[in-house]
Amino acid sequence: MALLEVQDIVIRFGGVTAVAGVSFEVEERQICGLIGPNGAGKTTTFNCISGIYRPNSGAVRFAGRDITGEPKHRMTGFGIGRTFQNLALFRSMTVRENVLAGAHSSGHTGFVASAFGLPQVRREAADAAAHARELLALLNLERVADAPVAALPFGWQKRVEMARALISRPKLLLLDEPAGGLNHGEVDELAVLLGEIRRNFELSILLVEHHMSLVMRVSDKVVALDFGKKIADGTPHEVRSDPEVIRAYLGGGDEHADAA
Ligand SMILES: Nc1ncnc2c1ncn2[C@@H]1O[C@H](COP(=O)(O)OP(=O)(O)OP(=O)(O)O)[C@@H](O)[C@H]1O
Repeated sequence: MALLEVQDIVIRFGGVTAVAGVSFEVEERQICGLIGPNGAGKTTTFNCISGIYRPNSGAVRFAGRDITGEPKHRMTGFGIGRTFQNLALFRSMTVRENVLAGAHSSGHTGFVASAFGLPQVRREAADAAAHARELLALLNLERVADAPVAALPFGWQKRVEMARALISRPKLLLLDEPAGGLNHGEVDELAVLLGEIRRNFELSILLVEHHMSLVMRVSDKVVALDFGKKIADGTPHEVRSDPEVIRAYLGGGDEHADAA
């Protein structure tokens, strides 16, 4: 059984069908890239998996459980973490505080236990602090752990967001354009980092990404969309040489046509 099963989802906005019956699967410990020209339906599909949109029809199953239309605040509890294209950090808080904020949304103790500072709450806080230290080391953020996020370069802020998503120990990490706004060297570092994250945390990653060489380098499989439909699903090599994918990129005059 696949970890994530997207089954025939349809998403309409008024008269626009943004996603017109897309199905694909992500296996455990697999890195899956979701690509397609502008307007292909990638972000809409991604937002449907992460609980921002409810599909008009079709289903999303995660670890065997139907999570179709579940609200976004429940996703962390199911084991799904995500990052945002335009970052969603608390800018005046420190790096460490931002990362720990991700742990609070996954805590299992209730309001009363928290209010009275019961032992289980203290244990969870200590666990979270230790895990935060581990993540800050992995993501090379130890040196800036106590600096406010706003003071950091954009590429570093993106790593903070990744650490925040990872602290809840997700089984699936959804990354929305992780390479967006990064320079060449940072994209190279990101490729290495994604491999390390998968190895260290034994999780799956689904990434929406325009940076074609990154997708092709890190993904085990690639799903390509065009006009809301899936046009290819296979290894990076298969998808890169798929005639429909080449046509979609060249036909659309997309800036990344050369990379397809
Ligand atoms: N909230 C919305 N209301 C109306 N139409 C929308 C909305 N969101 C997306 N669309 C439309 O749905 C289609 C798919 O958009 P989507 O953003 O999912 O594509 P994308 O592949 O992520 O594109 P890009 O790479 O440019 O971000 C487009 O035609 C878009 O204009």
